[in-house]
Amino acid sequence: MQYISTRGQAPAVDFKSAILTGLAPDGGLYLPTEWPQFSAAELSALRGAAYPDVAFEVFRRFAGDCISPERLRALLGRAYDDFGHPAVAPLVQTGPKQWVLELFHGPTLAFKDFAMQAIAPLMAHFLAEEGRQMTIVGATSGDTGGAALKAFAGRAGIKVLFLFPEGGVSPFQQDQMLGLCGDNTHVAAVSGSFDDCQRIVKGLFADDTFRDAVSLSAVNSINWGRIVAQAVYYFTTCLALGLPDSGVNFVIPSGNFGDIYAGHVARQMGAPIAGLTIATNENDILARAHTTGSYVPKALKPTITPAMDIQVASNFERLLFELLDHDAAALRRLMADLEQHGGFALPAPALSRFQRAFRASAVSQPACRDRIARSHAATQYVADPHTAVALEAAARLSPERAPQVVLSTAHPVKFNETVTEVLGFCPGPGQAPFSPRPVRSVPDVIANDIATVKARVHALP
Ligand SMILES: Cc1ncc(COP(=O)(O)O)c(C=O)c1O
Ligand SMILES: N[C@@H](CCOP(=O)(O)O)C(=O)O
Repeated sequence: MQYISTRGQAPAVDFKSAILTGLAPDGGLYLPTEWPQFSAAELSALRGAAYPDVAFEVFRRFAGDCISPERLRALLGRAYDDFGHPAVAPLVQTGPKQWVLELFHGPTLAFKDFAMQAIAPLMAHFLAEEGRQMTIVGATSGDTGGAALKAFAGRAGIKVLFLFPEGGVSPFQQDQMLGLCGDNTHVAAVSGSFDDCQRIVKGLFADDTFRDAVSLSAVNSINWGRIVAQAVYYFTTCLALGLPDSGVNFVIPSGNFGDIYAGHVARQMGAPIAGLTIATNENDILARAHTTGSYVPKALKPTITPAMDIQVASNFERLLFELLDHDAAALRRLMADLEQHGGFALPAPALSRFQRAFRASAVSQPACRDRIARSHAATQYVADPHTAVALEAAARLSPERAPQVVLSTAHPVKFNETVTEVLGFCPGPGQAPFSPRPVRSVPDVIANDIATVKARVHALP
C-alpha cells in the first residue's frame, strides 16, 4: 500500500517510511491511496476476537507489505500487555442505549497508550531493520507526552523530546511526564500554548538540514501509525455491540482531530458506524467550522479540559484533503491562508460533505461541570472532564435507534482537581480515593522559539 502527502509535493512512500518519517517532507500528512476494506463476512468472523487479534487485522491491511504476518502478530500480541483491564477497551453501559468506551486502562491512563504501545515496537522494529537511529520531537497538551515517554523509554537508537505548554497541563500530567523522563526520554515546558508547541514541531520538520542531521520523526497524530492504531477500538466496539444493522453512533471529545479521524478511517474501511460527533470545549474551532465553514483560530482559552485546549487541529488537514476531492493544490492554498491570513473558508461543497459526515457540538465549562455531576447522580459514573464534554454533547443529540458510544479518553484522576471540586472526591487508578502528592516536580521552561528547541534537541544526551 502506498501513502501520499496531503500537500501533493512529496513522493509516495510505503507504510514503513510513512511511520518512520512522521510528517511528509513537503509539510503534509500521509494518507493511504485507498481505504483497505473489511467485508461483512470478515467482520462477522472477528466477533469475540481478542483486542490484539482485531488490531492485527487492521494493521495488516495497512502494513502487510512491510512486515511479515508472524512478526506483526507477535509485536501486537504484546502491545496491550500492560493494560489494566482484560478487555483492553471495555464498554460500560450508562443508559438503555448508551455506553462509555473506557480508553484509559493503559499504563499512563489515557487513550494515547493504545497507539503508543503499538507503534513504539513497530517503529523500533523498522528502525533496527534499517540500522538507523532517530529523534522524536513532539508536542503535547499532557497525554501524548506521557504515553510516548512510557512507550519509547529505553528503546535503543531512539531519543524523545516532548514540548508542553507551561502551566497548560494538569498537575498529574506534569508529574507523570517528569516521572517518566529517563536516559532517552525528555520533556521541556514552553512558555506558550499547545498550538505554539505544535507549530515549533512542524517548523523543525520544515528545516531539511536539521531534520536530516537529527533523523527527526514524530509520534503525534500527524504520524499515520497513530491513526491506524486508534481505528482499532472503533472496530472492537462495533464487534462488542454485535455489529448492529443500525450502526453505532460515536461521540468523541476532540482537539487535534486525531481520535475522531481514526473513527472516520474505520468507517471508510467498513466498520458499521452510523455517526461521528465532534465534541469540543470552548476552544471550538472544529464546531464553528462545522456550522459556518469558517476555519479561523481564536485566542486560546485555558479550560478545565486542557488536553483539548487546541486551536489548530492538525488532523483536520487529512479530512480537508478528502473534502477537497484530493486537490492538493487547493489544500495548499487553504493552508497558506491559515498561516498568512489567520484562517480560511471551506468551499461550499466541502462544507456540505463535512456536515453530512460529522456532527459537532461545543460544550462550555459550566455545562461540563454540570454533566460530571449529573452523570454521577444518575449512574454513579465518574467521568473525567474530557469525557464529560462528550457526554454532554451526546445528551444534546436527538434519540436514535443506533447504540450511542461516548469515548472516555482519560482516567478522572488525571484531572482530579476538577472532579473533586464537582463531586467532592475522585477515584484513583485502583478505585481507591486519590490523594494528591504534596510536592510536585518542576519542569525546565524554555523560550517559545524554534532556535531554542533546536539547540535543546542537539544537546540531548
Ligand atoms: C484526554 C483527552 N481527550 C481528548 C483529546 C482530544 O483528542 P484528539 O486530539 O485526538 O482530537 C485529547 C488530546 O488529544 C486528550 O488528551
Ligand atoms: N491532547 C493531546 C494533543 C496532541 O495530540 P496528538 O493526538 O496529535 O498527539 C495531548 O494530550 O498531548
